[in-house]
Amino acid sequence: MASELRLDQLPSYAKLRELADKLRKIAIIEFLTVDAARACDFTCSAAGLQLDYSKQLIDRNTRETLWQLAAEAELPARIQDLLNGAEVNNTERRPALHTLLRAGGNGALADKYREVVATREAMRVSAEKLISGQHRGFTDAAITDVVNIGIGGSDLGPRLVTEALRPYQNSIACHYVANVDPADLQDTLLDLVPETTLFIVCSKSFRTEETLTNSLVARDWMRAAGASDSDLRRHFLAITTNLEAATEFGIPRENCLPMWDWVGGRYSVWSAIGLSCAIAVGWDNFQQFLAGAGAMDRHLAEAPIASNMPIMLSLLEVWNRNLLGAGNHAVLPYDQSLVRLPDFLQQLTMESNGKRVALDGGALDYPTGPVLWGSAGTMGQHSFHQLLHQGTELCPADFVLPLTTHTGMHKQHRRLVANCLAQSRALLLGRTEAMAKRSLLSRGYDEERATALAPHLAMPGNRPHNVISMQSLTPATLGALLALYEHRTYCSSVLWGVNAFDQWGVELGKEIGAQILTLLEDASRPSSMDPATNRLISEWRRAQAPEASE
Ligand SMILES: O=P(O)(O)OC[C@H]1O[C@](O)(CO)[C@@H](O)[C@@H]1O
Repeated sequence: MASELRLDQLPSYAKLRELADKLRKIAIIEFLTVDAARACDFTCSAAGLQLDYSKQLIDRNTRETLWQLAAEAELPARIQDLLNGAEVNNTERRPALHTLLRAGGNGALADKYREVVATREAMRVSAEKLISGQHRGFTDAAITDVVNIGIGGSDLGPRLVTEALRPYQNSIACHYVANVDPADLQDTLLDLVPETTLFIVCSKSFRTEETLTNSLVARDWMRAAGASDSDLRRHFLAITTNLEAATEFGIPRENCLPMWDWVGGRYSVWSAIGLSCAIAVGWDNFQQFLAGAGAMDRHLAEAPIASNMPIMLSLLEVWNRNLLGAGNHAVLPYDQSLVRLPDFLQQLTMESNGKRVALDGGALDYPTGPVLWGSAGTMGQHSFHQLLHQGTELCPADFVLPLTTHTGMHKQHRRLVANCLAQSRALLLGRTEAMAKRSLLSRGYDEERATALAPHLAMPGNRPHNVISMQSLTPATLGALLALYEHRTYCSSVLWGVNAFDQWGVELGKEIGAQILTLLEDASRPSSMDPATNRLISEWRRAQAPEASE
């Protein structure tokens, strides 16, 4: 591991700085006009996906320099480290082997791979028992509903995949509960029947407050419906590395599927954490999902830097972040079934690369992972696109566009595609004040009013973005898409010199939360927090009805 890497000390970085100063004054449309081959050349394809980065603020020289930067950072060697099980998570002294979960055999990692294959088989059996109706509840009724209780990586990936693959959905309905707010579980249980409901407690650590709290309430709900302790085994499965805690909770070992410390939570949808997806869409489709990701892994490992899609996406991320100063990045899927993609990518990218020290612990004096946000088109167009087009914040974006629809409503789908391409073109071109004025005059405005309004209608354009397209959203292309973003995240972490696989920043809040809970549970305890927290604790205490403080 090159733990001493600093992005701004790589030889090409100084040249990129000069290029950024120069390119800021140029319109991207000029590149596309002057360079007839750009629209085709600034693309790459892999695993059923196409990346079009022709509308980024880079020219050919900059692209060469970015490739050079990747070579100087020894990105191909660092990618091999990841794939070969090197200790890329240096603070926790672990490899990060999510790629093994969707791989064929791998010599050096044979022991681990055997466990992966055995777990896949256990998942298949479990999913097929449920789908075929063989898995029965305590009254001998077949299970009809599965509730995944988990949070973060134990929720966002499975939830996204199940929702995105709804066209492949079979008869079992999968639901997701994450929040410790009792309303989340309560709302979900409202429509469910205990006798036909199965809970999957999904927690790598089996220590997460939200998941354990919700699981205890779910267990009480089952008991209240008449399930005895031994009946509960028909209604609870666990996915965890912590088998002891799961059995202590009352889930017997034979109902537990393993996880491993070498898979990070946000990279775990490919493991047994994805069991609810396999149940929702069936084993064959889940395998296709793994295969799509596996194809992207092979592309990452084998494609040269110049045509490597995850590397290119990462170089563009670093270019926009560090050289053009963009502090955020929007993801805009033009497909309703990908509505959860931004949520998933927020954890993936911000928990991975929201870091301020290098692998060696030294402080970094350049920015790292940007804020990621977004929503499905066309909803965002009627909300935040105003800022994308005319705001003062530079906000690079990825449009994600399946070219066909599963709905069978092709005529309406055309409108969605037209909107996506129109937004991309509007971000590229913008509109000058003179154009805005001409348009106003042609619409009957008088000279004075048109002059006054024109600056409000003018749009700078030149907003850099990618378009990631695919023939259709299938289990395989979805797998490839998620793997693409995983690899972009890793490549960017290498360039920034940070550890993408730890998340120490989430711990302090958990510790303080436990301390504050003791103060909320016992009103007689004096609160010795800071004055602002003390005041809010007092306010909360005053707001409670007498029975709530029991
Ligand atoms: O699967 P677990 O151990 O319950 O953790 C859930 C989530 O909590 C985190 O540890 C953050 O608090 C995430 O990294 C993880 O995905």
